[in-house]
Amino acid sequence: MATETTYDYVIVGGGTAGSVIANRLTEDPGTTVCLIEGGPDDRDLEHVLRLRDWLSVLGGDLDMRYTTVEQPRGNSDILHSRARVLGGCSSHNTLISFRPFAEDLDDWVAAGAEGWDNATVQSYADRIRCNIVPIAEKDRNAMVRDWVASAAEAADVPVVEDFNALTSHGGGFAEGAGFLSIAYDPYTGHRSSASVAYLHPIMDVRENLTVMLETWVDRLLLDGDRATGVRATAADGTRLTVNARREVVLCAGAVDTPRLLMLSGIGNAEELRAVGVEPVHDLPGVGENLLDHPESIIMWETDRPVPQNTVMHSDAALFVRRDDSDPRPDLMFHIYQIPFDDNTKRLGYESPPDGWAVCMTPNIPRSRSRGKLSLTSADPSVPPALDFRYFTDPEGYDEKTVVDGLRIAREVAAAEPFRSWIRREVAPGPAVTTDEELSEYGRRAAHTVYHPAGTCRMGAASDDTAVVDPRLRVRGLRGLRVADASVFPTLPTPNPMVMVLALGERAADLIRQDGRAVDGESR
Ligand SMILES: Cc1cc2nc3c(=O)[nH]c(=O)nc-3n(C[C@H](O)[C@H](O)[C@H](O)COP(=O)(O)OP(=O)(O)OC[C@H]3O[C@@H](n4cnc5c(N)ncnc54)[C@H](O)[C@@H]3O)c2cc1C
Repeated sequence: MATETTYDYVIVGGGTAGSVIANRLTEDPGTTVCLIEGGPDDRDLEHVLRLRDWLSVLGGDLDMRYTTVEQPRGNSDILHSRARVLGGCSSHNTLISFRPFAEDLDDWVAAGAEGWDNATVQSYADRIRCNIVPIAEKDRNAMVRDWVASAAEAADVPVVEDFNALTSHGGGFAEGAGFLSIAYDPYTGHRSSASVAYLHPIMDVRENLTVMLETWVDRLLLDGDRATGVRATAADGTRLTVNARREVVLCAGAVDTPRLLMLSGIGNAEELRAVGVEPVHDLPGVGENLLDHPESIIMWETDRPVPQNTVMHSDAALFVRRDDSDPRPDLMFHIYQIPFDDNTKRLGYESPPDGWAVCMTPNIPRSRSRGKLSLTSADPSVPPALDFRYFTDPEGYDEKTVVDGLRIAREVAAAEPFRSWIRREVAPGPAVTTDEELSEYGRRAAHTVYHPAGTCRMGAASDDTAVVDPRLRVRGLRGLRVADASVFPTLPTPNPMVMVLALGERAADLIRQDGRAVDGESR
């Protein structure tokens, strides 16, 4: 059975950015939108809505569970979780919410993303509907309070009460330790994900919004250089054609958006032909510039039980700046109040029992290694190949950052009052001390902060290596836009979700403006 329907806009992916755009476009009752999401509704999935349970969603049936190709200088066994559920990754992530730094946006403008300057983007971040608040007092446990004090003392940085207050309109911060701001409801512990904030209030209310759930898009439809709709498969196997009168907006995320473009013949023509896809539009940038925030881990066994009041087991962060010539931090650490041990276990390290472990995960805010995503088959069910090329930057900057991070983490653990919580270092263990040893361990135990981005890079309209122009339109085609983390030219220094939400807010405005311009012309 096949069915065909038509809407003004078709949005592929009801994730973080897609939820925002679907809400904003349907504010106009005269505009019809079809939001197509590969995963199920999140409204009655308590384990999804309860932020504290986030780890139970990873690796399960709501996770795309992407893997990587072999990483000769890193860890080849990282599981790259990507959610397949309404709200996308904002429905299984930790909802840590940082506004981007002014200099991160300066970098975007310098890369050709005209109009994505700090003042503009912060004004869109002001519109975000998710309930972003500093972690509530009741959720701040005694061990993490002590960790914040020791981190500030050992790294010689200030204790910060509200990181976002420092970045909201410029200024930013170079260093600091403190509890995080989270998009959640402190009274219920529930997520304030993109779907909770943007879709739940309007689903079944706005008649101009159609949400197709458990429906997977595997091809874009093109008529010459114009995108006219998509082909999809519903949960019961029905083949669907969904037409767009105005635009198709791709919000399938940094892995699935370039995958869908390439399966539809949009990408590097030579590489597409080599895997049996007939190219329709040569766009060599698709899948290039695969970015991430890599991290490593150090783990301790505690001397007393870890207090169990928490938002999501990783409630605070430390930012350090080693290079004074840049106003931004260049090393970030999350604390984990659980044995975050997937990668250490694989290397043979024992894990303390739950409730008796604490970890620090130093990450690289502006990693210099660049990867690539590509197809290995024309079959849409075959996952793409992800090659992050971790720790391959020629200067060795990424490797050095991890080594510095492991050393600083040990200094934090040696400073009171946190020190009195620790019985012993479990991984890598006190015998691992030289730069070479720390680098070898740090890279083999490396993980992702789960921030892949950049695979449909935004750049100037004249930049042949860019995939979208600064209005997020796919270069050389009409009626097709990308609005998700794949358009990032570079990763923001801290966790990127707020940037994705702000991008969704601005994308909706760009789509509306361009729609009005077309209406004006045809009048
Ligand atoms: C475990 C984890 C923890 C994280 N923690 C944080 C954090 O604390 N703070 C932070 O700032 N960032 C965090 N991130 C990163 C952040 O969540 C992502 O960068 C952001 O949510 C990406 O948004 P997006 O709109 O690009 O894609 P997504 O939110 O992934 O949305 C893509 C959506 O498209 C759907 N889709 C994909 N392909 C198709 C298709 N072909 N047909 C139909 N539907 C499709 C998917 O099911 C998904 O719902 C985390 C990520 C993960 C995975």
